[in-house]
Amino acid sequence: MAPIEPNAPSQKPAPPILYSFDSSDDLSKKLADFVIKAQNDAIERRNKFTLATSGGSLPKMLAKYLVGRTDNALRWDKWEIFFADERLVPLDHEDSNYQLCHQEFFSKVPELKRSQIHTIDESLLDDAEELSDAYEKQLVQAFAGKEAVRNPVFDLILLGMGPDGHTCSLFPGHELLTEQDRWVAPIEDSPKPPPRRITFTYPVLNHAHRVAFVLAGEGKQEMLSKCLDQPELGLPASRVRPSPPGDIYYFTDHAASKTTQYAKSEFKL
Ligand SMILES: O=C(O)[C@H](O)[C@@H](O)[C@H](O)[C@H](O)COP(=O)(O)O
Repeated sequence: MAPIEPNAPSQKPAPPILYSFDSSDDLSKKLADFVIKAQNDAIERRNKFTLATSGGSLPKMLAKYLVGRTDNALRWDKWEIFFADERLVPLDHEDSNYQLCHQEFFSKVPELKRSQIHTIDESLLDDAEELSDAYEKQLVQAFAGKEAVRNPVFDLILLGMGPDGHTCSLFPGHELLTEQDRWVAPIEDSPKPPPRRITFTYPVLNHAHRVAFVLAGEGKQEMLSKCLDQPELGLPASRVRPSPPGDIYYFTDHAASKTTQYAKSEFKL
């Protein structure tokens, strides 16, 4: 009998799980617990932890309770970090998501080696297609090795959401919303500056073990409600629905989740 593909999209995606915390500080604390649980599960399964992150307000909230811990909960040597989206600028540019993550997070973790952080190839900045393909190759190496796999299965992907409902660099109405083949794609007409970027596509987002949106503050209310209460609108963020056994989580504070009618779940690991 042919082996069952672990990420064959045969079942319906699980409904989103919404957590709401008193404050963004509390959110950061629980997010750290969640990341550590994902790390431990991943190490037990495959002896490494693959994480992808975005830019925006996320890196700061992520770092808050992960750096400077004294409980030995973090196994930094097992981490392999990717960017769910990146801007096509040099890595030391203020618009670079790598630079932001470096300032807020990586530079505070001396145990993390540079080789564990997968950045874009700066020598290819002039050619978005080539740069995107080269970044995809880094995913292929990390997830497929010598075997062919249909899709990479990240242990955890952390995402933000913009005021237009975009996530990664997947914007409303853009042709990349229907991309089915590439794992990483270039975009040169991003409505949010800077215009030239690369982004993970849905085939990557929707095959992860866990994807979590991290949303704090009143400014997220409207889009959170639209995503959870009106998925039929098809906003880019609400299209992130990992195939079983993957799960999608929304980590919010009460300010962000004030208006959604969607049922909140009790946070447990
Ligand atoms: O490269 C980007 O444009 C960001 O990664 C973007 O996708 C971000 O996650 C959202 O715009 C939310 O940003 P905030 O968290 O700052 O609101």
